[in-house]
Amino acid sequence: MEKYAPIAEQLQHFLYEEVHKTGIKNVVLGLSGGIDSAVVALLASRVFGDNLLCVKMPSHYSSQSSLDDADEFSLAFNLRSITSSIEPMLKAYEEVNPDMDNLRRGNLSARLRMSTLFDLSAKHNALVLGTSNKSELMLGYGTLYGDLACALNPIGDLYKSEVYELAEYLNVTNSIMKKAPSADLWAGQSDEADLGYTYSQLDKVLKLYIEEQLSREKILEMGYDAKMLDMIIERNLRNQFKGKMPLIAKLRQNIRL
Ligand SMILES: Nc1ncnc2c1ncn2[C@@H]1O[C@H](COP(=O)(O)OP(=O)(O)OC[C@H]2O[C@@H]([n+]3cccc(C(=O)O)c3)[C@H](O)[C@@H]2O)[C@@H](O)[C@H]1O
Ligand SMILES: Nc1ncnc2c1ncn2[C@@H]1O[C@H](COP(=O)(O)OP(=O)(O)OP(=O)(O)O)[C@@H](O)[C@H]1O
Ligand SMILES: [Mg+2]
Repeated sequence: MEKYAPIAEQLQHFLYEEVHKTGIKNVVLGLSGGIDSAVVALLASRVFGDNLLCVKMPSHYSSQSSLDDADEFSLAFNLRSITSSIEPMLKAYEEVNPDMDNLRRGNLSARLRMSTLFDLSAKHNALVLGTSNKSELMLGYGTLYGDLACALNPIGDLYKSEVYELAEYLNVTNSIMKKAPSADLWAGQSDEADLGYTYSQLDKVLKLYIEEQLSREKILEMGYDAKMLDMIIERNLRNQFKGKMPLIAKLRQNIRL
């Protein structure tokens, strides 16, 4: 895991430089009890110390183990943390929209957490740190204007399996290292069940397709599963919009106003 020492160093430098440029001194992030936010929290605490605020935002759908793991983690690393529940807001919306399915409820939860974080960023004169990894970003596995929204994301160029390795280097607590990745948006949700494959399977193919830019045919020749590859390609194409700014109608190229 020693190869992660310069990577951690580089990501900390990125955080320091980019936050410093804005003149802002504080950062906030959502701490879920999962590995992505744990890694970002440790990188940020090395740079910002107590100017990092970790925010636990439970809902009535959060698993108790996630909340316990987040508590254990923030205690172990002495992180400044607060709890700001999204439960009352989510329940109020559910009351007037009793027909919501898991997907809508999950996306709303992610957006309520985003609203909470940006509100706290205004309160504390802080920037919001993002926690999406490259596997999620390439597959569009995240909520637009929800967990994808941030000022800076130090781990967006690391695949999930690399986040695990960085987490090991950073000594992330065992309970977080060992548990299955989950968006925790509904009871029993798991990333790998949603996506149909493990991150270890997905990352191998994602790296060939995204980093090596190999064609579908070439990757199939190498013996990878066609169903998984097509799912990756389809998700990657269908979710491109999540990485772009909203389209604005351009008028002034052709018309003088
Ligand atoms: N081509 C296009 N150009 C611009 N906008 C487009 C679009 N197609 C749909 N849209 C819009 O995007 C919306 C769909 O995107 P979005 O609202 O993001 O939602 P969607 O992609 O449907 O779902 C988000 C997925 O990410 C997962 N997730 C969410 C949050 C956290 C985590 C986690 O791992 O922690 C995972 C969640 O379980 C779900 O599978 C549509 O309702 C529509 O408004
Ligand atoms: N209960 C929560 N409290 C605070 N933040 C949360 C909560 N649930 C989700 N988030 C935020 O949403 C982000 C996206 O969740 P995601 O599940 O992808 O990451 P993770 O929980 O850190 O890691 P893992 O994917 O391994 O579960 C989290 O990193 C965190 O910033
Ligand atoms: Mg999670």
